[in-house]
Amino acid sequence: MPIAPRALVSPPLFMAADCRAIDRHWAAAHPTTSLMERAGTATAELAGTLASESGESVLILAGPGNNGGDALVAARLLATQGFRVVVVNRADPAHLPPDAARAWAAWRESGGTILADIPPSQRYSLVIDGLFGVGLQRDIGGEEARWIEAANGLNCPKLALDVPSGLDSDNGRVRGCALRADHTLTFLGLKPGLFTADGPDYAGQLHLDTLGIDAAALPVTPGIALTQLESRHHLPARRQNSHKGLFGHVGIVGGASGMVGACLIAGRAALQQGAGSVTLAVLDERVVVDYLEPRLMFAVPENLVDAQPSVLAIGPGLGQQPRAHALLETALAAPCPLVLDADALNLLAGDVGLAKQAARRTHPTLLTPHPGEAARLLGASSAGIQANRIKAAQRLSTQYHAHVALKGAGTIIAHPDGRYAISTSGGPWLAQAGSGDRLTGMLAALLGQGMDAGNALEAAVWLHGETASER
Ligand SMILES: NC(=O)C1=CN([C@@H]2O[C@H](COP(=O)(O)OP(=O)(O)OC[C@H]3O[C@@H](n4cnc5c(N)ncnc54)[C@H](OP(=O)(O)O)[C@@H]3O)[C@@H](O)[C@H]2O)[C@@H](O)CC1
Ligand SMILES: Nc1ncnc2c1ncn2[C@@H]1O[C@H](COP(=O)(O)OP(=O)(O)O)[C@@H](O)[C@H]1O
Ligand SMILES: [K+]
Repeated sequence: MPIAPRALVSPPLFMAADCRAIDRHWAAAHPTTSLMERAGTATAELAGTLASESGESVLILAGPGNNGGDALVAARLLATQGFRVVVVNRADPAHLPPDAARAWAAWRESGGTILADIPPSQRYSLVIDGLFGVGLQRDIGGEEARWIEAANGLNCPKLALDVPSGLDSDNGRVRGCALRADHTLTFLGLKPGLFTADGPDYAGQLHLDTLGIDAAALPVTPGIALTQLESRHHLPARRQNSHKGLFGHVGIVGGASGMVGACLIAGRAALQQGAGSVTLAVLDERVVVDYLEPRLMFAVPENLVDAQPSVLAIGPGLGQQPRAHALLETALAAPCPLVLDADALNLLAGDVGLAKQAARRTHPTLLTPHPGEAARLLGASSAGIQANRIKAAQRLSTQYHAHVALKGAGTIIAHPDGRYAISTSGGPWLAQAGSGDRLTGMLAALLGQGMDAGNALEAAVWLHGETASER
């Protein structure tokens, strides 16, 4: 029975290599039970609820591997239930993997036919995409690309099996072209590529079918989908007998001339998130009060570290002038959790000495780059970062011994111990100048209130997305 992934708490994520290992172990331990039969059964069940009631055929696109095998099992079962199905597959049956070959034979034995191309100008009640799953190896071209484009142009619901064909299940990158699904039924466990980069745009509504395998029997993987907050992301209840000193003194450095707003946004967000007190060290010294948020305090930037904040964030609107550089150098030595954002990251990218100093810190360091900043830090292009967001976040985390949030669609949170999370909250309405500054303030507030650095970064990213209103 399919499960809606959002109902699950922090479900694990499986890379293609994990899926292959699971498949091998299963086949060795259960030589007579086919997971493909289960996947096809789950597909037919969901397809029956999605097909429009027009009575038109279900178009099934099947590929040369086991994804195609799942589709062929579904074809057989749907036909048995009375659906008219059109199966398109141009694989050579002699070269199918064993389970898919059995599914092919069973479909043919049941009287099913297989077409080598999509029949022209026909209408369908549903498209089932079983071209490529986790075995996608390269960019799609040729006939399959043409079929995908044709399917994308059809005016009926589209159900992708395991992952939309053309979407790299490990990283959410479109390889050549990809099927734009309305629904994706993914098997065994969730795949990271469904949640980041182009994944959410192509996958549509996600359904998970575990194929009857107990979660405890699956390997432990380092990744999770952050679908809601867990208990570790919550601060303890405040005692009645408490005072502001217990909830952190947040210091925020930034706000050079013309960019003061960034610092104000971060400061206001920190107060909203419950920081005990917030001091802004604004480089533009003409600004000494925020009349809309008069709880904010202002300090001369060079004096802020001496005031011993319990957490420091540096970067929003900081600029990259020599004074900003010097302030960053001082901040890196601060004996407290340190959030590095925006221009602080750009300064690090341009100075090997500073980068080394950041990597040597003994107190927690947290980096919140967007893909452009990550690209500068890693000496890559933004496109290169976006092509494998998880790997990029993990490289930064390793390099800086830091907790890293690589922002953007499906923010990746990577931890120095190798774990990572992909946040499912938020959306494109967050894509606006100042949005990242708010995240920095929220994060600093959670750190100031004593939350562990890794948990605070996950919680801040999730809350940032969840509490921003959709326009
Ligand atoms: N436990 C499990 O894991 C379970 C897995 N199950 C299902 O199996 C799926 C994985 O099956 P899979 O490994 O056979 O890979 P699949 O996605 O069918 O593609 C491989 C084929 O495509 C080809 N090919 C690749 N890229 C190409 C391109 N760009 N353009 C053209 N061809 C390309 C590649 O050819 P090759 O690279 O070898 O030349 C090969 O022939 C998985 O997603 C799920 O649906 C379920 O049955 C339940 C249990
Ligand atoms: N398409 C998107 N989907 C989800 N979140 C997004 C998207 N685009 C941007 N965001 C979020 O908006 C924020 C933008 O931050 P950033 O790029 O640093 O902006 P700024 O520095 O101007 O405040 C980040 O938290 C990012 O994850
Ligand atoms: K597919």
